Amino acid sequence: MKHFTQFENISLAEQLIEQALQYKIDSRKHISKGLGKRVGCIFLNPSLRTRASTQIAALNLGMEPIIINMDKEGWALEMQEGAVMNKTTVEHIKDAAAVLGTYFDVLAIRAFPTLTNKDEDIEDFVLNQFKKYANVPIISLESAIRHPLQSLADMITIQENSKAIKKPKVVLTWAPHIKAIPHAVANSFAEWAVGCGHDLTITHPEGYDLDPQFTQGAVIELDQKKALKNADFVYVKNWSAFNDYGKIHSTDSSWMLTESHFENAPEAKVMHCLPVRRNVELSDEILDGPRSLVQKQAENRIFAAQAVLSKIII
Ligand SMILES: NCCC[C@H](NC(=O)CCC(=O)O)C(=O)O
Ligand SMILES: NC(=O)OP(=O)(O)O
Repeated sequence: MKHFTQFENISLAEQLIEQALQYKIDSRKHISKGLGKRVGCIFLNPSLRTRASTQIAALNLGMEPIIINMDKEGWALEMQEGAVMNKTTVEHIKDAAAVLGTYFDVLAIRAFPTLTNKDEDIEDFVLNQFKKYANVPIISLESAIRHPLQSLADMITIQENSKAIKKPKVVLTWAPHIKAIPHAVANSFAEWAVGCGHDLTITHPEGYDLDPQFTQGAVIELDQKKALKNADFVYVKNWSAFNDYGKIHSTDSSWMLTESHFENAPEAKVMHCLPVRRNVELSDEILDGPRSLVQKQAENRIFAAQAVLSKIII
């Protein structure tokens, strides 16, 4: 594995899950593995979990993490090839990426979508510019279209909480939000859940179809009540429209899960990547109740990142 930017195959996913679970038992077992290696964590957008968990993961392997909050501390980046840079942008991404590639053994990048330029977002333009010009392994810390470290942590959390269930029914449900939100978490979750062999149903209001490249192998059921029936895990996420790109078509609060939504799924556990808008996306009742796995998912972000870094620096 050179880069970690998406789901590759089930055998690699299983290896990473297994390694992460071993690190969860003994996080320092490979404390010397990364000695002398540096990972640069480049944030073009805000973060709490990804920033802290990636640093901790690197330190657990003896690596040195360096955080650069490019959006606040770096020069304004120009993304367009051939641009005449006589306005606000100061440094071209290809120069910045090449420089960072000489400073670090691994580069980890967070680059959200524009939600206005669909073509650029779909081709994961910013992440791929780093891949093209940095010439070192690249880890996605959430790109325009995927959030694979989150999904790996989610798969670990599902495995840990599946007990005797062989093929859990997993439901990805759209939830309301006040803002236009990226598709990355939902796309990646679908890609990994199907890739790992789970029985995935996706439910959302009309007009919220995700990019079909990520939903192959999933059942789409627009009736949330039907979708939730017999669910073992319910993953809650808002996303903006994909076809009518970046637009908000619904804020229907009946899509926000409360205890009454679980009439036909009494054992279901509820997941969310966080940060969550309480009582907009998900009720206090669920988040603070026994169904919630959100803190476990966040904790598993450390071991997911550690397994990935470990595999990349071998
Ligand atoms: N990294 C985890 C999620 C990041 C992003 N959330 C947000 O932008 C929340 C913004 C807000 O609630 O104002 C998303 O859902 O894709
Ligand atoms: N879930 C997640 O990626 O959280 P942050 O955006 O805080 O890193």
